[in-house]
Amino acid sequence: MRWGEGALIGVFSLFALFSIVVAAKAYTPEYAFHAYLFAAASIASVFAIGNRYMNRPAGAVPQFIDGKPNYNMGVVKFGTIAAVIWGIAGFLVGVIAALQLAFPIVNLDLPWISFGRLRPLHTSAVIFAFGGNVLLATSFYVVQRTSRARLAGDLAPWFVMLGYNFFIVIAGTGYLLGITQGKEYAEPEWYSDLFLTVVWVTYLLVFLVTLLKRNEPHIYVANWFYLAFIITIAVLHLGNNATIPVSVFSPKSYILWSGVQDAMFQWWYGHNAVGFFLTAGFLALMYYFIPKRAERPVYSYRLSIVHFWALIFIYIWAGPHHLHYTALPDWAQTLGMTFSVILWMPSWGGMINGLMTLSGAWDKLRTDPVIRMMVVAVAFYGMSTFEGPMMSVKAVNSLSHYTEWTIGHVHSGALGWVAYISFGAIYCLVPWLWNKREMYSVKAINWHFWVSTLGIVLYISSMWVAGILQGLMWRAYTQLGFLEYSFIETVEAMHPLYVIRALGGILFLTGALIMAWNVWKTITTPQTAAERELALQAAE
Ligand code: HEM
Ligand code: HEM
Ligand SMILES: [Cu+2]
Repeated sequence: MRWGEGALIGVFSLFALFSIVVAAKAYTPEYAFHAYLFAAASIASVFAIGNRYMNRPAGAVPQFIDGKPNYNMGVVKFGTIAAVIWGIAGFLVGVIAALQLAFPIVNLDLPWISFGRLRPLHTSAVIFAFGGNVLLATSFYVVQRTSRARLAGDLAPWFVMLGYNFFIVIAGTGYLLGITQGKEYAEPEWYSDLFLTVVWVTYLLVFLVTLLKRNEPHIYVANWFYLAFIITIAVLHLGNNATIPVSVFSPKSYILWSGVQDAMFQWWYGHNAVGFFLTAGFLALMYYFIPKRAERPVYSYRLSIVHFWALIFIYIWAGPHHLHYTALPDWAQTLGMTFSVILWMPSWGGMINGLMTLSGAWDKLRTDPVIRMMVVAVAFYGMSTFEGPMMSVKAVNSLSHYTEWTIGHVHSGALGWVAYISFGAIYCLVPWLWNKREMYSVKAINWHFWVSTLGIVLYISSMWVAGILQGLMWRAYTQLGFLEYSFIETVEAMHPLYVIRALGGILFLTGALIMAWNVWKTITTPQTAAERELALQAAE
């Protein structure tokens, strides 16, 4: 037995025992439920490791087979499928939340599925479960291919992949049961946070050691973006979750920071979660999958390096734009605004580099729906990184803040950029991983593209109209200086726009279901649809 296997069996056995004790003495039944989940997962891990030990060949895993790196693609496959499944779950919860805003009756008067609990379930499912699995899977793929080396570690990559998904389950069930620390995008309580820290540090180690083992002189730029994402998320996570638990037997904890410092920590975290999770990580996808698919080199390697350093340096300071006109000192707000406006430039540096990579291959936009999806993603990236700096200007923010405009901005980045570049990467990866020539149906990719594009357009345009309408209604005064509209009138005005948004969400979800079907068919059928048609014609 390898020492790692032995050590992990030991650690998991002790942890299972500890979790059972915690479950028995837990202050609340919800927390006990989570402790039992931890115990069950630990016991399952012990059996899984033992079982694997019995069945695997005795020697060390070969690093090369016939001179070719023996890539570890099992974890990548797992992450890719998990991303598709979580994506659909997250979009579905988004659709339900959208319907709840349009038709409050959809809350069904049940606390577990009320809007307040479903909303964080949605944001975490799409960002951390869907986006996170895309990032894990693609980073493990890209770092191996561009380093021409097998992923470091034997059980470690699996611990990262399964541990991360277990964290998602704990976080999600926690929201439904009412366990939250009430920090946006950092809702999970202290014990989930601690567990995630262990998983994340292992992730960093696996990634770094793989880079160290590389058989290429150069570290390809996509890996820089992945590394910036992994390291910064670790720092943000620790800073914003510096809490003291009430007791090991309680899910509740208190944060070290108080008052406006806590708010500042929260939005330093929140903004850079956008910057490093939803941006840097997905720029890594852009830098690998667009050149690969288009069969063109990156437009400018120099630009990629310049905008990388500019981006990570400037992003970190822009957080205060989430706290305009609050108790945060004015100078900090102005600083946040200034850095946000500067941020426009490195953002567009990335966009230009992504788009111009297609120079000489523009015809592919017409012929390859996967390229089209990724190019539209980059265009949306450009659009939301123009909109963001504009909204960060205090005068603009005084209108946009608290309104649906923010929701429109979020989803032009989230649906247009994050989800589209992810779909593109999934469409590239699935045939590569399962040794197929192409996705099962290219026609279905086209359908996915058009149905979901229509969905995005409905979503964001309705929210822009809703946001500006809402902002203007709130600030309208009569000649006598009274407010022109009561609050409920502004809510009523939102109704048709909420319905349109829900419709857009349903279309977007439909597109994702088409993708899931296509992925399933690609994996399970030996021939693509086009090949089958050809074969049938020949037979006739
Ligand atoms: C079918 C697709 C989707 C639908 C219908 C949907 C719907 C919603 C709804 C109804 C809200 C609450 C808005 C409010 O509180 O007024 C929301 C918030 C949010 N969604 Fe989505 N969503 C979808 C996809 C996504 C995706 C793919 C992402 C990220 C990758 C995402 C990220 C977010 C974030 C970050 C928020 C919080 C925004 C804020 O607080 O400003 N959503 N979504
Ligand atoms: C140069 C880049 C960007 C800048 C300067 C920027 C700026 C802003 C500003 C000023 C707000 C509104 C804050 C408020 O009034 O509460 C905001 C909200 C938000 N932005 Fe951006 N943005 C940028 C890019 C993006 C991208 C690419 C995404 C998504 C992939 C994104 C996701 C979000 C989210 C999720 C929120 C809502 C946060 C919340 O209140 O829950 N942003 N952004
Ligand atoms: Cu921000």
